[in-house]
Amino acid sequence: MSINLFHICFMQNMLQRIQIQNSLRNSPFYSYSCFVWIFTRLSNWVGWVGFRLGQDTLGCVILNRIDFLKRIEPSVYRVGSGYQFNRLGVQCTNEGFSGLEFASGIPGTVGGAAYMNVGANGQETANAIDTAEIVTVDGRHQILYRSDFAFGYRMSPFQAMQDLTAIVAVTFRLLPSASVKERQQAYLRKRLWSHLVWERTTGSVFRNPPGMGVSAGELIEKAGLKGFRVGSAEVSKVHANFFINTGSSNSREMLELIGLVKAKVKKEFGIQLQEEIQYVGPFCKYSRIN
Ligand SMILES: NC(=O)C1=CN([C@@H]2O[C@H](COP(=O)(O)OP(=O)(O)OC[C@H]3O[C@@H](n4cnc5c(N)ncnc54)[C@H](OP(=O)(O)O)[C@@H]3O)[C@@H](O)[C@H]2O)C=CC1
Ligand SMILES: C=C(O[C@H]1[C@H](O)[C@@H](CO)O[C@H](OP(=O)(O)OP(=O)(O)OC[C@H]2O[C@@H](n3ccc(=O)[nH]c3=O)[C@H](O)[C@@H]2O)[C@@H]1NC(C)=O)C(=O)O
Repeated sequence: MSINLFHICFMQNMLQRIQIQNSLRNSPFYSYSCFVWIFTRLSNWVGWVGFRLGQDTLGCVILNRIDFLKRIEPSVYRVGSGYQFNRLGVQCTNEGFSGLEFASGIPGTVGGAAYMNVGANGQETANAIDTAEIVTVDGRHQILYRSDFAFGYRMSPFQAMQDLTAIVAVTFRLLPSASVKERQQAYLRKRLWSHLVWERTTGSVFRNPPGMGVSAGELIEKAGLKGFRVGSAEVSKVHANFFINTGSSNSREMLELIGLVKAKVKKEFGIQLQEEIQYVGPFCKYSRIN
């Protein structure tokens, strides 16, 4: 049984635990054309109702345990993709290096952060990346250089790669800074009161609409939806882009809430919100609610 950060159970079968090795040639998915889910903390996932991996679709879940950290030289860290992003942010900051101080308090893994190009407080994961090591669907290990790729807001080149199986490690190049600890503490304080860390939530449900100067949270609040509920799934009364499982919510309620919020914002402001969270389900890897 597994749950995401909404604390909604969505897989009813047992997960097969597979350690990622340098090559994935021997893993069951290699000989099939199927989906592969890198199973980390599911910080950004919502599953479709009743979806059973391996029964409703052919798939393979990999539990990412690549969690090493090596200091290549002062300020350069090579880190396994299963390493906790939050932990990395705190460690680098404590050692006096800037670039990932925004990561403290953010759930998820280094692989997830690179894949989503996670950011906060004006910083982005991409800006600290030097290289990323990936494994392709045919089992090749490749090193990609940051300078060869364009990243954008919550966008990474990994999202468009047809032959990507997984990011296995990322090397970060940071800068010395005397004030980094102070900044990190300030970000953490802000996060603690504004980001509902005590609630059952995945964080931002929607991306901010690009180039509009307005956040998804503001739009949802202006549409009068703070506190709006479907069953136990609720739009937070504190931050409207955070949806909360207030009790025993299931995926059906959460998905209905997401759909209703999108429709209301579209009707009120003509803006189509786009999810930041990812869906896992039988129809396609990243289904969308329109
Ligand atoms: N800014 C904030 O305050 C918050 C940020 N977040 C961020 O959301 C992200 C979700 O993290 P996490 O729980 O680790 O990830 P998830 O398990 O939620 O996966 C999110 C996406 O990242 C992909 N992914 C994860 N690991 C890898 C990997 N090793 N190689 C390739 N793709 C990968 C997944 O791909 P696939 O579907 O193929 O498995 C999926 O598309 C994190 O980066 C987290 O920091 C979350 C909450 C709040
Ligand atoms: C939490 C996430 O990342 C967060 C990240 O932590 C913060 C801090 O930098 O900035 C983004 O939120 P955000 O744009 O909502 O930032 P906030 O500072 O909370 O709000 C922006 C503006 O919207 C307003 N706002 C926010 C919520 C709300 O209900 N009503 C409202 O009016 C705020 O007053 C502020 O003027 C990221 N979200 C996205 C989708 O880009 C996440 O990705 O899961």
